[in-house]
Amino acid sequence: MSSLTLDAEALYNDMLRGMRLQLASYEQPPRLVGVASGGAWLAQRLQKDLELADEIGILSSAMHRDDFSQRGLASSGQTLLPFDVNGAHLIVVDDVLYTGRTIRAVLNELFDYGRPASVKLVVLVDRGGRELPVQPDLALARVTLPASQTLELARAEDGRFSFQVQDR
Ligand SMILES: O=P(O)(O)OC[C@H]1O[C@H](OP(=O)(O)OP(=O)(O)O)[C@H](O)[C@@H]1O
Ligand SMILES: O=c1cc[nH]c(=O)[nH]1
Repeated sequence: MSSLTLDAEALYNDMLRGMRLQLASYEQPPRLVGVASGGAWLAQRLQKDLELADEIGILSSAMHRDDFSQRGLASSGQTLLPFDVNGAHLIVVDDVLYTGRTIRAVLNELFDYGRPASVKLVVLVDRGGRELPVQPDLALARVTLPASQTLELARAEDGRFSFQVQDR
C-alpha cells in the first residue's frame, strides 16, 4: 500500500468551493445523494460544511450491480432517501469515479424511487478508465493508475481522510 501525492483535504476544500458554485446555479437548493459507502460519507460532510438544512440521501448500488454475483450485498450499503425524489433536483456525490458501473447501478436504483427533475454527478477523483458513457459535472482531480491498482479513500476517526493506492 502507498499514499498518493494527492492532498485529500485540499481537494475537499476545492470541492466545497465547486459545490458552492454549483448550488448557486439552482433556484431551489438541490438535495445531496451520496453513493454508499465512500460517497455517502462525503455527502454527509458536505451537507454539514455547506450548512445545508436538508438531510442527505444515500444510494446503494447493490440491487443493480452487473457484478452482483461476485460482490453480493456485503459492501454496498443500503439506500435511504428521506424525501420524494419525484421532481427533485439531485446532486449525486461519490469519492472515486472509474468504470462508471457503480453510477449506472445507482441511477437505476434512484429511478426505482421516482423521476427526479435533474441529476448531476460530483466526484472527488476521476481516475479515468470509463467503460460506460458516464461523465461527472464536477471532478476535483484526475489521476491515472494501472488497472492492477485501486484508489481508496481512507477515513480517519477525526473526520479527516486521505487516499491510498492498493494493489488489487
Ligand atoms: O466507477 P466504478 O468502477 O464503478 O468504481 C467507483 C466506485 O467504487 C468505489 O466504491 P466501492 O463499491 O468500492 O465501495 P466503497 O465506497 O464502500 O469503497 C467508489 O466509492 C465508487 O463508488
Ligand atoms: O480505484 C478505484 C476503482 C474503483 N473504486 C475505487 O474506490 N477506487
